[in-house]
Amino acid sequence: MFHFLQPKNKTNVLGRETKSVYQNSMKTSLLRKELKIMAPILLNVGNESTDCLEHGLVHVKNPHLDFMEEDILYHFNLGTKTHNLPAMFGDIKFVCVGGSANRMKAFAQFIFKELELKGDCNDIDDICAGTDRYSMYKAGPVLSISHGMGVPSISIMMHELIKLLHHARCRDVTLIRIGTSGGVGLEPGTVVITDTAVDSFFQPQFEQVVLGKVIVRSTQLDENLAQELLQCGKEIPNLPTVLGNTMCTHDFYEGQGRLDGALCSFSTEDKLEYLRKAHKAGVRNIEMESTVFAAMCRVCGLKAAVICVTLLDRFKGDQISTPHELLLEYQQRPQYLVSHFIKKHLGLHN
Ligand SMILES: O=P(O)(O)O[C@@H]1C[C@H](O)[C@@H](CO)O1
Ligand SMILES: O=c1cc[nH]c(=O)[nH]1
Repeated sequence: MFHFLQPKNKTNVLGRETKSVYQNSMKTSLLRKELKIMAPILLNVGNESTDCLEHGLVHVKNPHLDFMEEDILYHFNLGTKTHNLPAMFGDIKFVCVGGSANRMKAFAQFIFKELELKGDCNDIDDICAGTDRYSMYKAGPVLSISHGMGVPSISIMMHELIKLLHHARCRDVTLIRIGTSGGVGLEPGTVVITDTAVDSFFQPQFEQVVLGKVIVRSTQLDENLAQELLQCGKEIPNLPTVLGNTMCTHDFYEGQGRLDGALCSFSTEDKLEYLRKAHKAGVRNIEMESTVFAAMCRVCGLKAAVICVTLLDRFKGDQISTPHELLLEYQQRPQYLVSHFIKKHLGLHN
């Protein structure tokens, strides 16, 4: 099913040339050597098609699903036989995801008010109440879902979300991750719209181990959507917004070069050198989900964006010592931006 990709370069929104996944894999091995990090056992470059959606429908890329009588979305506590998914979710146009269940509930209530939907925002129930893995709230055409922390957690959620949108026969859906991050040379509170999601080697790719082989997928996001969101950020007063690359790591402490974890084998200068390299590669913030989120959306032809606020400047420290109230205010910034964007799309702006 997987063939080798023909390398093909592209230009991104900043006018920079982006390398093909194949070329990036080669670069990654060199960088791994430079950083004295073990190379992956095998690199297999997949060419899963990323064709545009037929009539805007959400396409899953799994032929086995067609032969299943029932699909149980176990971690959502939903299923094709137990729930009428088209009736429940068929009108969804925007899906916003973020790590914390409380944040995503607050966002659902906020967007409910912003869209002036009928009823009481406090009555929005958790659709996934039957499981405590993820929380899911619906406010009109907006779905708000928590994904927990890190790649494995968001990846499970994304499999079930994409299948849910497919079973519900949703059309023209936009997915946006609204999260928090560590800034790289930015004032805390800056909102970063991801240009390209990159891995710990600053490469725009996500590696997934499948049947003992490493599949490499591109993490390219929708350039027009990122530009549109940047414009929305500019239209909101006092919302510092920038476009930059987002580095996705598999750990908050050692993986992000922190000196304050339970384990640390590097010096302050090593950390700063790595951050300087990241900054030079266009990285403006660090978080833990963007690459797999971008890669899965891309393969399934879904429009996607990542918007994360920075909680601190990693050049200046590691501990998040910002007062709780200010952290809450920071977390709301991507929500304001997304609300502005959604309202614009629904023609609700005055
Ligand atoms: O969406 P959130 O704010 O949870 O994303 C970042 C990345 C990790 O999941 C987490 C670490 O604190 O925050
Ligand atoms: O430094 C940070 C802050 C939030 N989330 C991260 O992943 N890193």
